[in-house]
Amino acid sequence: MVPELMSAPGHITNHWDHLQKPENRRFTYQELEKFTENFKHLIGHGGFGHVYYGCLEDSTEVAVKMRSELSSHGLNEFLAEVQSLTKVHHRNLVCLVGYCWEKEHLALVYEYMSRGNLCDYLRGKTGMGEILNWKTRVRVALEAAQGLDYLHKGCNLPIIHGNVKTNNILLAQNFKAKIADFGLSKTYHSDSQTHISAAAAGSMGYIDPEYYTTGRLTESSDVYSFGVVLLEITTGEPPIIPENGHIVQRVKHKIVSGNISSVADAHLGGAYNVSSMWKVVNIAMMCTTDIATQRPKMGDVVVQLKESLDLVEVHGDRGDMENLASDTMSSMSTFGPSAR
Ligand SMILES: Nc1ncnc2c1ncn2[C@@H]1O[C@H](COP(=O)(O)OP(=O)(O)OP(=O)(O)O)[C@@H](O)[C@H]1O
Repeated sequence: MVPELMSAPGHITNHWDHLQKPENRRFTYQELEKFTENFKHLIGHGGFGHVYYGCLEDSTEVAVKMRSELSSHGLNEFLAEVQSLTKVHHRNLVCLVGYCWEKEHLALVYEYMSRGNLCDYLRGKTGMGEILNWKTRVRVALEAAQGLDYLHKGCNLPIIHGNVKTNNILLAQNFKAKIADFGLSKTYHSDSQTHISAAAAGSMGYIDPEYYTTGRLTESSDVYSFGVVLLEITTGEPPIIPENGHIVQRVKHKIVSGNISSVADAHLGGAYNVSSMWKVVNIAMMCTTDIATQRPKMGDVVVQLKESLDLVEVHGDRGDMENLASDTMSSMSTFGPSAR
């Protein structure tokens, strides 16, 4: 027996009706066992539970997220994720292939993103020693921003992700980026609604300070978290380093010198376009400003990131010496509110 199922509120019936649509493939537990070879290959684990590799009969590779008994995610969140992913289709959002709801077994079946999550790449945890170059980082940021912009503006009613972080940006074989994990996502109930009240959600280091204190979740809460992601992409560092504080404060402190090389991830070996990087830092700072109403919309972020990518495409990722020569000058011309 699934306790949440028995105590589920009435509106669950509506979710369930929705799930009956033919495009949402419902798998039996036995089918999951078969195409994961009895849950042989573990590829990750998160708040929902373990994630396993699987391969369907038609050779489609999938990731199967099995709900753990220890998970705090109840049936409601499970259905919210299924419903969100069913409604939204975008090239930069991870696609839901199907789900399993059989007795106590709850599982979500996604398209498989073979390169895993962005966080592991930035922290050098892929086991292959691969470093993402600056151009790829900006492209990944742009694609993730496009996915979020679509959630905020491309659907009938805006969807707030609520848990934007580098772990939730997944990479395909060609490094195409997609936003994942809609477990906490929230949908507005009407056009006039401006925020959603929710208990503190999200992950340490990514939570919008305004949301943290007011409990009001808005699109700008996602914008804040995305700003933190941009700073991680630039520095390669985690959002919080004990004793060194939050990434926003660390970067603010460093850019006072007007020298981008003190911010840039050392793994890039100095190979980056200075103006492009300043642009990304500039966007990140605007996204992470404390006052939510002063943050840009995801649409603005997309435009700025396109410009940053153009700079790399036109001028290339330059090496150390050239960067050192133009560093301070570029910072003067691109950083600051007037750069928008
Ligand atoms: N579709 C997928 N394709 C490939 N790997 C995946 C896929 N979905 C998840 N993973 C891997 O499994 C890991 C765990 O994912 P999951 O979404 O369960 O947790 P999380 O987002 O890391 O953490 P939390 O649930 O606590 O927010 C991911 O970081 C990723 O490496």
